[in-house]
Amino acid sequence: MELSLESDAEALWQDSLDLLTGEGAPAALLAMLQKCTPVQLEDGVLHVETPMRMVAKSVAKNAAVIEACLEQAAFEPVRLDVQFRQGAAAAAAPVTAAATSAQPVAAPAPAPAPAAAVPEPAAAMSFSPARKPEPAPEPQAERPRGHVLMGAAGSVMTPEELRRWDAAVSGTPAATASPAEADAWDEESEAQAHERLARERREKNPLANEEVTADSKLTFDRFVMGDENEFAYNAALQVANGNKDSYNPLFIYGKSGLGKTHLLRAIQNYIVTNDPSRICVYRDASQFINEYVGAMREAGSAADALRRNYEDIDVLIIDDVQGLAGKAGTITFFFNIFNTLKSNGKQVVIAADRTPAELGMGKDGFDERVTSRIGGGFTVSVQVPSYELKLRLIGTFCDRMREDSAREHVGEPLPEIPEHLQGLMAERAGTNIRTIEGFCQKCLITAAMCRKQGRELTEDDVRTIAKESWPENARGVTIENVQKYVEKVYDVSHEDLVGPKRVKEIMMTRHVAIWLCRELCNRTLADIGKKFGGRSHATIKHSIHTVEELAKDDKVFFDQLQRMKEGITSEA
Ligand SMILES: Nc1ncnc2c1ncn2[C@@H]1O[C@H](COP(=O)(O)OP(=O)(O)OP(=O)(O)O)[C@@H](O)[C@H]1O
Repeated sequence: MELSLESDAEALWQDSLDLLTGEGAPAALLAMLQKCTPVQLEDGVLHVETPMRMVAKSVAKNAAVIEACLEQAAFEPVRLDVQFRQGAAAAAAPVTAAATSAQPVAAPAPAPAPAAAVPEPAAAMSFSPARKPEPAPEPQAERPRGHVLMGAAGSVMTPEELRRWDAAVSGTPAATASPAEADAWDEESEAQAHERLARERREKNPLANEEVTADSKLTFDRFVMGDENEFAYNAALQVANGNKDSYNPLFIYGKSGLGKTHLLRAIQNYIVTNDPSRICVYRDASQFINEYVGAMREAGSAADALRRNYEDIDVLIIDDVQGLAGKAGTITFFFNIFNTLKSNGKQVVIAADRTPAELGMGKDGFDERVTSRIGGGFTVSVQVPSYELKLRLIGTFCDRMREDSAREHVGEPLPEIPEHLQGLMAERAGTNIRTIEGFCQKCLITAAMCRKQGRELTEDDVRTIAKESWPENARGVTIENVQKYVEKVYDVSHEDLVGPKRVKEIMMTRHVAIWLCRELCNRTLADIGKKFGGRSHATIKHSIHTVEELAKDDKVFFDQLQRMKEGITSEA
């Protein structure tokens, strides 16, 4: 039989999965195989890909038993080649819109149902694909004792190796297996053993057993990307995939409502769904403070026990860390945990509304040794959305709300908002994405009410709703307002501000004026460029970037910008 097409690869893979299921393969192994995608069948080799390193390793270790089923399905020997590839789709789920879009990093496949992702421990069984053709089983005596077996040609990870591996993951000392245990191991597949060890670890740690209350809508594939948040998205996805080398700690900062919590929860949701053996804990600052204060109030060594539990997790996520300011005890508690996790190679993710350096400023500022450690990994910002990103967010939010209401059969289906009105919405919207979401909802509800009255949503309706959502923007700051203000503050003529002069001071004043226009005016970058001597979109972006980079570490400059913003809005 000549098998060479990609569809043959898919068919053969599916047949083999069916065979493995029929043979009673452990649920954990099947769950891992569901996270692989067959990509090609060529010269007797089936190539599959997975977006998860751990899955690639485990599947490769169990290749022999899978190859037995492949051979059974193909009626000829087929070798399995499994590769980790970032962004590879998982076969179990349909490829998402986000994954197929032109986004720079493919979003992970949507979460399979938790029940499938965290399989129940399979009943004790000696799994062996019975119908594997001929090759005589290895004589029992030659089989290395104590190996975890997956049928005749099983994996070669010993219980000791598994213990050491688990100890490395959990940061606890490795225990040795008793002879009785070693015999029991023979009955276990590697995947089952892995699952059991993870379960035992979770049972010991109350932090791991809390119900995950993460909002399942806060996932990577629902995150709308633009230049403003792409780096943060990519870094978060790397962390979710277990890449600790370059992203530890990961520190995400940005103003309120720009998607920091969304990314943190996406990491948590991704790990819970795709790699439940990793213990991942999310806390915002106030939860963390309450937990610490509660433990301190308890008699005995509750605080020590709490610290030990935190030190035994794999990923710690702390949101709104600026909320710890002024809480010296909690900061020390957090810092000790942070140091232990870091030195055990565990991941820490932190989000704040300011940079690590800014966390150290003011009378309640964090100690410098804390800010330098938490800012010593990968620090990335989420920026306010440009017109282009707002437009994309508005389109996505409106579509989702319409789909949700149709699915839930809430009253009449919500009407579509025409493109030109979506453009106006993006122009009028402020920069807080949380408020943009609410704005979309109000526009859709108003559109539905208009339709009941026998008319369409108008531009005036959109303007009115925008004014209610962003009263501060109702003042209507124009590019001219900003230019006049900056010219006065820096004592620069209008010709110099918008002209071609490249004197250092004038260039910096121009960068600041452009940044302020972008913050306050709700105009496209192209519009701003036009009013600054016909400068290009790229030049305007460069100015904005220059100001943001400077403001990151220079608190005086940052405050100056804030004061100018307030000055301009109060004068406009
Ligand atoms: N890029 C995005 N794509 C889709 N939804 C987004 C995006 N950014 C933010 N949101 C949505 O906007 C709302 C606010 O986002 P989020 O809570 O993550 O902001 P935040 O930066 O953590 O704000 P805060 O500092 O106030 O906690 C959420 O509903 C979130 O899902």
